[in-house]
Amino acid sequence: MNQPHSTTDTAPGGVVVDLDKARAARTTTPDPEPPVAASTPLPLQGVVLPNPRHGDRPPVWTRGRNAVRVLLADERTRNGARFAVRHGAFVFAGGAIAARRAWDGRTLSRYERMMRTAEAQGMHEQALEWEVRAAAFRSARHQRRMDLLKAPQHVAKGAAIGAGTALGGLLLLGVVLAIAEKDLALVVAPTMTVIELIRWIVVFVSIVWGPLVTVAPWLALLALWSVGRKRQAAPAWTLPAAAVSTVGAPITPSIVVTALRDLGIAPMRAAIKDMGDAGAGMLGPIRIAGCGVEVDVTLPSGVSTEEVQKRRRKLAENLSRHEHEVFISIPQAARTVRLWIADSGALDEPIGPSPLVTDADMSADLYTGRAPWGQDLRGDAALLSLLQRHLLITGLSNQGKTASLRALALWLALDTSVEFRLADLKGVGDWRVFDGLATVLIQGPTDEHVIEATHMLEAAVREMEQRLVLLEQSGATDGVTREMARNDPRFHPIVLLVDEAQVAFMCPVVGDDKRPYGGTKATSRYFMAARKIHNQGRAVNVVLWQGTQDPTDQNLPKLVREGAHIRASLVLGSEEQARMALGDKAVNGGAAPHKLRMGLDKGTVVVAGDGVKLAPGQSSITIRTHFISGEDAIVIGDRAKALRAGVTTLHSAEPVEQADLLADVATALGDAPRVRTQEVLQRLAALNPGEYREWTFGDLKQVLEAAGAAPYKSDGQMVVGRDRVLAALSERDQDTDDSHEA
Ligand SMILES: Nc1ncnc2c1ncn2[C@@H]1O[C@H](COP(=O)(O)OP(=O)(O)OP(=O)(O)O)[C@@H](O)[C@H]1O
Repeated sequence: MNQPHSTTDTAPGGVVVDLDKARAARTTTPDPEPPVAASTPLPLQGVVLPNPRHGDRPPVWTRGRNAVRVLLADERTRNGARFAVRHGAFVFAGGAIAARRAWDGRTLSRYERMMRTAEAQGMHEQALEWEVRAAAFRSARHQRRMDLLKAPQHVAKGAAIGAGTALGGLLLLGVVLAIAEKDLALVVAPTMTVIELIRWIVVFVSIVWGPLVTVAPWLALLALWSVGRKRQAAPAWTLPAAAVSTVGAPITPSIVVTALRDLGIAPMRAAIKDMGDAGAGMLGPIRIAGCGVEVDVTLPSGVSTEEVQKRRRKLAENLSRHEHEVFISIPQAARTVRLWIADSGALDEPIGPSPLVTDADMSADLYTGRAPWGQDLRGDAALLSLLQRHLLITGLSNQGKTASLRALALWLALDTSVEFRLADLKGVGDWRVFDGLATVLIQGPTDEHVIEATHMLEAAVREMEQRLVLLEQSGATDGVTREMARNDPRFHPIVLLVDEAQVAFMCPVVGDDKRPYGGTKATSRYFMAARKIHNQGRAVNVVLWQGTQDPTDQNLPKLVREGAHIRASLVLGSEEQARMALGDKAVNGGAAPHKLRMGLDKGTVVVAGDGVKLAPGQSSITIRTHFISGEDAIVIGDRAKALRAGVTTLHSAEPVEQADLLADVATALGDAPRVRTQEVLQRLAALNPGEYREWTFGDLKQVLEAAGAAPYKSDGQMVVGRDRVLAALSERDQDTDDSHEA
């Protein structure tokens, strides 16, 4: 025992301190040590404290309450409680499931459920089918019940006949044995053997029966527990975190149906509730598709595909995915949405390098080949056919527009029959690799560069027009064939490529002929050249590829964006922009570049239109493009240069002679002193349809005003005065002469 009053004694737990002495000292002399902070732990080890006096202790109920509180707060207690409730719930829920299955098996409830499901989905034929099956089940059950009424008689009769036959058989066997062995006693031997066997069975059962009766209920409970556990049928708070979390969980029909039910679409919720377990009937098979799965969902009647599309984020969250990991498209079947659900995080894994980088022997053929651009979401190679297709790629800044456009151009550069004429209106060297590959390479962001780019396009328009005449004269019946493209230099493929084309559309410069280079009017030079190539270039192997940033109506006019056969978009800021980039049809069909993630989905393009293989009914495809770095681009570019015999690259484009607007107006006026503006427009269009067909009153007014021959009102109608136009023409000629003399 410890001696509490001794200062020197050593207790088994440590040194014993005489606290009475210490207390006495404290009452007489003040403590020289600074007071110990309340939070500072006291050095209690080795100190045996006397029990506080009874009066200082909190009452027993407070101590009890505190103890219970501590106990309840303890994680071990909670885990224990959760464990107990969870496994208890498994048994109960297992019982409910087993009962339900038994009930389903014996009653019409399954048929009724299926009928409700089919009805809720608006599939009336299926509902009728289930009704017929239910009727068949009902009559078969009735028959079974009728049979059951007669069963005791049948059983008794059967037992009597069976016993008599068996006994007869045994006796006959005994007689045969007795005759064979000449021993009369053997007549009953088989019968006695069977009786003995029965006796042993009874003995065995009587031994086993006791433990069996004891164990059976436990076995039954175990079976129910196992059924419940398999379904994890317990309150969520009792389940371990791993079982509750569905993050990264494989997509099962039940997860999809629950996600759809909880989308917040009332008719969908009601229909799925009605269907119960049979809600999975809405789903087609869940197929593995690349780094995710794909499933078609036939929506219940009253739910539109658009409603589901609009709730993409919620659907993704319900599926424990990020928004960008779920794609909703509209397949051909009516009232159906196709969900593609990525494996968690799979889209963040980089895709492999481009075959252009890995395969040093890769060749290209514009007519028969397809550019290896990347992978679709299913993980299949995404190949783009570029033959005679205008192309437009848009996206926010720094998301991979130039890199993806350049990847296509690099592949095509391996086809030596293709000529590139290129204007990079940013000019930071992204396209430098085409120096020595392209015949024209304009690089820079200034107005001068836009003017050069416009000249480049206008020269191509002139060439295109000549080719159209030549093609007509050649009598070719199938356009420009591969043979012609390769052997006839007048028809070789020309790719006009303008990167950062928005710079051209926004250029404020107006030329000497009073026509603006930028803008979107019928007099705007870049716009009109692009339009002309869009309208007629394809047929004669002259195509325009444009890359533009952050599209608006001003920097990417409607007519230009709709003139492209292949429309691709990287991440964009809004659905409105997505509609501009890809068109309403593609966006209505599920194309959603605005849902891509800025910065994280660099190089991922949504492609609509021609050139890519789309499943029937699909209006767009999402492609993760291979990234070809600047360094790799140079290697590929060098390979392409080696295939070509020294291309000379010009860094500017000569202007081609443009239509003389003022002179053409004078011609249109003829001898009449004044002509209505409407009439002038018609005459101009007849004179030079390519140039003037799309002119409006505004265009005419702008040009004439700038020349000092503005239309005016005469007899209440706007007219163009011949005198004014001729005066403007002679003034212009005068100015030109002066400038030549100077
Ligand atoms: N396919 C891709 N995969 C991964 N990263 C890419 C891919 N393409 C581009 N990037 C990254 O994005 C960066 C920007 O690419 P790029 O210059 O092509 O963008 P951009 O959209 O043309 O930009 P801007 O419009 O500002 O000129 C690249 O330097 C590269 O790091």
